[in-house]
Amino acid sequence: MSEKSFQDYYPESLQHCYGCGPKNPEGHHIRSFWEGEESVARFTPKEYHLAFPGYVYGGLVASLVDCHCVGTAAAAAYRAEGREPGTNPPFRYVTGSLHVDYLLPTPLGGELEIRARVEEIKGKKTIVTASVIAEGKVTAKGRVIAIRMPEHLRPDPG
Ligand SMILES: CCCCCCCC/C=C\CCCCCCCC(=O)SCCNC(=O)CCNC(=O)[C@H](O)C(C)(C)COP(=O)(O)OP(=O)(O)OC[C@H]1O[C@@H](n2cnc3c(N)ncnc32)[C@H](O)[C@@H]1OP(=O)(O)O
Repeated sequence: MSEKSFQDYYPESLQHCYGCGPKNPEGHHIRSFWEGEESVARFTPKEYHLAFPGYVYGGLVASLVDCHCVGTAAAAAYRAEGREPGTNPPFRYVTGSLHVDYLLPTPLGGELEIRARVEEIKGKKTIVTASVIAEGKVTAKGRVIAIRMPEHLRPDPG
């Protein structure tokens, strides 16, 4: 591993998410990075991640959008304050809303790219939109409303 992904900055207690936790041995290990104003994650589905022969299961596509966008919301909160991730006070987010439009069947076999953009940061809510790209085509679009994690849910109060 060279460059640190957003998820590498999550505190240990939040590194077990099935979608993006680096410490979940059964998980997808989604990793997100800034590329200018966009964030990008790349993921190659396994052959068993299929919906029907040759095409990716839509639930997996939704997971990729979800974790990538929630991670982007957290990263954007630090960026908006000009702070390094991992500095205090911490920003933690959960999914409040996840919407996915499946525009084309997503071909199975190659790498998918998930590109996201922060549309709005408003109080506790951050709206992030994403495109899922396979073989140069946008096969799905997503919109996530990420919400600041309430204190009572946070495993790492501070
Ligand atoms: C370089 C980066 C470094 C980063 C380091 C950071 C590390 C950590 C960061 C991240 C860790 C992430 C770990 C992975 C997570 C993966 C994603 C998941 O799978 S998360 C699991 C699935 N999601 C749930 O289980 C939520 C369940 N729902 C709830 O707990 C509540 O409903 C919650 C917290 C979402 C909202 O609770 P309320 O409504 O009591 O909270 P109130 O404070 O009143 O609302 C806040 C604002 O949000 C709006 N809101 C709430 N729900 C909404 C919704 N569904 N749609 C739109 N707006 C909503 C409200 O209207 C309110 O807006 P107004 O402030 O008044 O403008």
